[in-house]
Amino acid sequence: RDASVEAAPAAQAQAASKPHVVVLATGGTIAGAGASALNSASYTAAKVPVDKLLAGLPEVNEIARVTGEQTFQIASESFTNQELLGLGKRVAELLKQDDVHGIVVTHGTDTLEETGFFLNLVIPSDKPVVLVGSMRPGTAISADGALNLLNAVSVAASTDARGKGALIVMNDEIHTARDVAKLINIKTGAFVSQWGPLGMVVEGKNYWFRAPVKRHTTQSEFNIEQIDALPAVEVAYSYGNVAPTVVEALGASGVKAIVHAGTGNGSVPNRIVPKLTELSEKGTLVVRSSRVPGGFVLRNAEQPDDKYDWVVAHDLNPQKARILTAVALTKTQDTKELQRIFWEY
Ligand SMILES: NC(=O)CC[C@H](N)C(=O)O
Repeated sequence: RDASVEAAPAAQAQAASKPHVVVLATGGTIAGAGASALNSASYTAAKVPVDKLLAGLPEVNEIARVTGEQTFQIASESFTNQELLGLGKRVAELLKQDDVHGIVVTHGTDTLEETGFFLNLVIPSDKPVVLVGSMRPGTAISADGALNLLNAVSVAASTDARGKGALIVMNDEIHTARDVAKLINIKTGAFVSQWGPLGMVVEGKNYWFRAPVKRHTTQSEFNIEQIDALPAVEVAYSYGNVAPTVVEALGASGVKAIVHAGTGNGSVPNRIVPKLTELSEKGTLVVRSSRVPGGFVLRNAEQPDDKYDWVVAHDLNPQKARILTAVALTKTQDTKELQRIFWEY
């Protein structure tokens, strides 16, 4: 954190009685800048500091007392486990403070769903944690970041967003970070939850339609305060004519788990099956997921998971399965337990 900023004095006085929302800025397009107003897709991400972002959006002070911290300034594809852990610990620390009502994390959209799911699993608080990004930089015509950020602050400042786990607010929709994925690039309606959004935020009011049923935050057995490192978990993607090279190299690198991004129902090509069974016999966990963005992977359908001692990723996409695998491995190596965790979270 290299900056801690507050709103201008007049706005501060106005906001003093309002809920305190901390904006942790990590970079991405919401902090991006392009050469001209016509550059909606060609620009540099992670440029604008949090104090400028907030100063450009004085309307947030009508909703909350907003303070900002520059946690990182990076494009989200470059997030590592180190950033995940650092961000998670800071969120947990802030939420322990009585004067903090909720957190907004501004983030690049590329791995927003991974960070959001991670926070959903490990933050031991029922206070709102809202992640937000944008698809166009603030310098572009019809930039989407300002309204997304305003909506995110509004959700984080609300009381009815409590107890719903980490949320992702984009394009007027409120999603559970568990379900949502970036399924579309370029377009502003980039984020889709296959089971539907939880609700919408319109003019500072939340309209809820459903609530998450999977375990999260305060009902989670995982707590960021007890996690100081995440094990190496990698994803191997399959397709027609896939060579075993990647799986072999991952095995040789000593990863603790491989998430297989299979075709269709999580099917595994016949050239890959013997490589994966060999690795799982030697103690590398295999998690069977699918590259198909909808539906889910059934246990013992397509492959005999019981026989191979593999785990299925349920409806989690490969990148989210990586997050849950890494978090779960901090607690157990037992494949029955790991499968239970995949059903419950
Ligand atoms: N729309 C975005 O935020 C993408 C920018 C960048 N690739 C990132 O994820 O940070």
